[in-house]
Amino acid sequence: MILTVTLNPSVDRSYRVDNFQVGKIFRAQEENSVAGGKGINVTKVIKTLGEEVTATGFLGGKSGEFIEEELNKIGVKCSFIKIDGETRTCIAILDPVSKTQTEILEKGPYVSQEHVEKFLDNFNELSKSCNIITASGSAPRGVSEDIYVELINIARQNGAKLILDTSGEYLSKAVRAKPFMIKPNREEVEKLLNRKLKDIEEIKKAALELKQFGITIVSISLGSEGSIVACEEGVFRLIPPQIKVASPVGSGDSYVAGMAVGIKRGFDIVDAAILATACGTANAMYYKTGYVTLEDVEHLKNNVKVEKL
Ligand SMILES: Nc1ncnc2c1ncn2[C@@H]1O[C@H](COP(=O)(O)OP(=O)(O)O)[C@@H](O)[C@H]1O
Ligand SMILES: O=P(O)(O)OC[C@H]1O[C@](O)(COP(=O)(O)O)[C@@H](O)[C@@H]1O
Repeated sequence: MILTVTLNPSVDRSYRVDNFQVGKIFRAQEENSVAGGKGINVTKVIKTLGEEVTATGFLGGKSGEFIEEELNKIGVKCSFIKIDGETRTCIAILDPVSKTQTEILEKGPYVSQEHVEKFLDNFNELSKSCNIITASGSAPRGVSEDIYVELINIARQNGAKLILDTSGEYLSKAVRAKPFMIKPNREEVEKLLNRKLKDIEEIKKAALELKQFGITIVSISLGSEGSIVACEEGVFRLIPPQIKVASPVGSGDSYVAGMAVGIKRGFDIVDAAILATACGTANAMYYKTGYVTLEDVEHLKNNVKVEKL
């Protein structure tokens, strides 16, 4: 069983607006609301790939109920801590003409200390029976920036591998706690290391530098340019096939789901990264976030290129 952690789930609302501009009024050509937040997207893709998955984190209010119903519908086991506030909504405006994506992410509700402690106890129990754990995204108000450090330590004590996909202070604190794997994107690594990464050589150096913290797999994702993966076997570049992009929102989450499933199935890291790449690319072909089809993933997998750097 794989466990996914989403501390700050969201109802992801996307609008397709051709020729979107700041400061004007537009009518959406298409709108869509799905259960989202990074870890929920990971959960949906793991389920599509055919693995059993339990989802945990915090949920509250009507949005929380909507997310739990959507996950129940697809057969995900839910083990969320119910909070008093309302789960957030995040907005993405997708403009296929200018090929831009504008996102407005709410901070999320307030979570009391009592609920944080309940969550940690529950996480401790769940991580005893789940040997692969993904933890993704920001945390809502009231949750300490050290939360992922605590989760990494609990997972390690229980013999579970934790894959972390977060940013900012959460990531900067967590890298020192030696998670099993991290998957920042290029911008997130630039912030973390406080320098620009000009080319593939500099990204490779950054991945190796992060690996030095004691992280087994460092994967830096680069959107349509693929990803750089540093692991015990060496440093690899994964290049995805070219596709017609609808929306890459949630591609990072789909990539994490592919990695979690590959590792769960005992694949070597390069094969897990090929599956991850196919999932990230498959997600970008649709407007929905955290949505892939098995047919697309199978087809794309055969067209991912791998280079040893
Ligand atoms: N336009 C695209 N074309 C092909 N593959 C893509 C595209 N965008 C993302 N991907 C795939 O998804 C992965 C994760 O996407 P990325 O945008 O880097 O993550 P994040 O959403 O975390 O910023 C990439 O490494 C790549 O394999
Ligand atoms: O938890 P955060 O960091 O605020 O991010 C939340 C947002 O990230 C997303 O998961 C998209 O993430 P990616 O495009 O990085 O995969 C949205 O679905 C969600 O609304």
